[in-house]
Amino acid sequence: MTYLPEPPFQHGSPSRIGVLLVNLGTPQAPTPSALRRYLKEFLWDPRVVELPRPLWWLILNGFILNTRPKESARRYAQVWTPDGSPLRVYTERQAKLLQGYLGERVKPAPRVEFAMRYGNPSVASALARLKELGCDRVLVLPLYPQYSASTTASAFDAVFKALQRMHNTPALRLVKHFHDHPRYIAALEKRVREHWEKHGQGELLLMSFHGVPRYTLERGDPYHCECQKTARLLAEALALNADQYRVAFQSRFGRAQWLKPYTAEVLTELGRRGTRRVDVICPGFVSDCLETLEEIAIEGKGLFLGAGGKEFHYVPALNDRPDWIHALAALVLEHLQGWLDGEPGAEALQRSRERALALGAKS
Ligand SMILES: C=CC1=C(C)c2cc3[nH]c(cc4nc(cc5[nH]c(cc1n2)c(C)c5CCC(=O)O)C(CCC(=O)O)=C4C)c(C)c3C=C
Ligand SMILES: [Fe+2]
Ligand SMILES: [Fe+2]
Repeated sequence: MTYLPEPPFQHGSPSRIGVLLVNLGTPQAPTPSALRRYLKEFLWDPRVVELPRPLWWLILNGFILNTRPKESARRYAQVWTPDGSPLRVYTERQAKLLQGYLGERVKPAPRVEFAMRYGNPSVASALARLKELGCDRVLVLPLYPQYSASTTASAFDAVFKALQRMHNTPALRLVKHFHDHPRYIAALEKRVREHWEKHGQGELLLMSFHGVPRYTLERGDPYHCECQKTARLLAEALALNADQYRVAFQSRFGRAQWLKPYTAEVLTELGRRGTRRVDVICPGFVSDCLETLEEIAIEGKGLFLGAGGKEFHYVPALNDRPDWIHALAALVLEHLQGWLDGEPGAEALQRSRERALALGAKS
């Protein structure tokens, strides 16, 4: 094992808090070669595909990496922005805005960095940067509201792996999930209400979450339950009754059975059954990305209209909306309890706690 370069330890160095936002990662460009690199790293992670390595190596290198990069590049090209991949653009913006918000309220200001589990900036490089900046305490916040081994635990794995290569590791705190956090639910509620104020309300709100293989549920992954809870809380906040919303799972990958019902099938069925208008929100994605902008807003729309539906609305993700940034800040402050008590910033923490309680009592 080789250690990462790190500055020599000095007594009395200032002590700071670092916040590391981690998202999934995205290719460098919407091209087959960039996609091959990205998919190779992503799909080789044993947290993502749990098949025995020799068998999976043959399938991945023999088939998937020969066909999928080209097809995925075509899909990414449809949503690429002048600033790059939407997932990266929004994640970077969230980190900047959170830095600004916390910087005004907590002294000394925590340092916020973002990292990508696959691709760049890597988790190791972001942790090295926080260390350089004097952070000896780091809060890791994966940007997945619902915990799953394939996403959240994999982000933690990358953090632990980077720490294995440090002499002087920071103290760590991990945010496991925030699927039922009142501020996150309230930000989603406001997102939907604003859409309805502008465009009217559809007959049905479809809440579409990224799927995972069904076997992960049987092996103890709480992801499915956390998606259901988010959906129930959002429906309650919006005062929707059981036939005004539905939950479905998108982005199936491979041949195994995934969580059901599948979003594509639900949209087709709704169109066929005569639902005139459907609104779709993807509460599990805090940033718009390939899976929302292409799979839902383009492909999903095509399926619904093709099956006879008349009007399709995609409700955009929370992205850089102020109430979402405030929710993120509240989440961070709550997890800094004890690290902040007695320091300037503790008051902000107290206020945030009170607001969260007030919101919680309402829903
Ligand atoms: C929101 C949570 C996510 C879970 C859970 C998740 C599980 C999961 N994903 C795959 C396979 C792929 N996912 C891909 C893209 C992708 N996935 C998420 C989030 C979750 N994935 C996001 C945010 C994105 C978009 C990234 C972007 O750049 O915009 C892809 C790549 C695209 C493609 O080729 O289709 C794959 C592949 C598995 C196997 C899995 C659970 C085991
Ligand atoms: Fe995925
Ligand atoms: Fe469940």
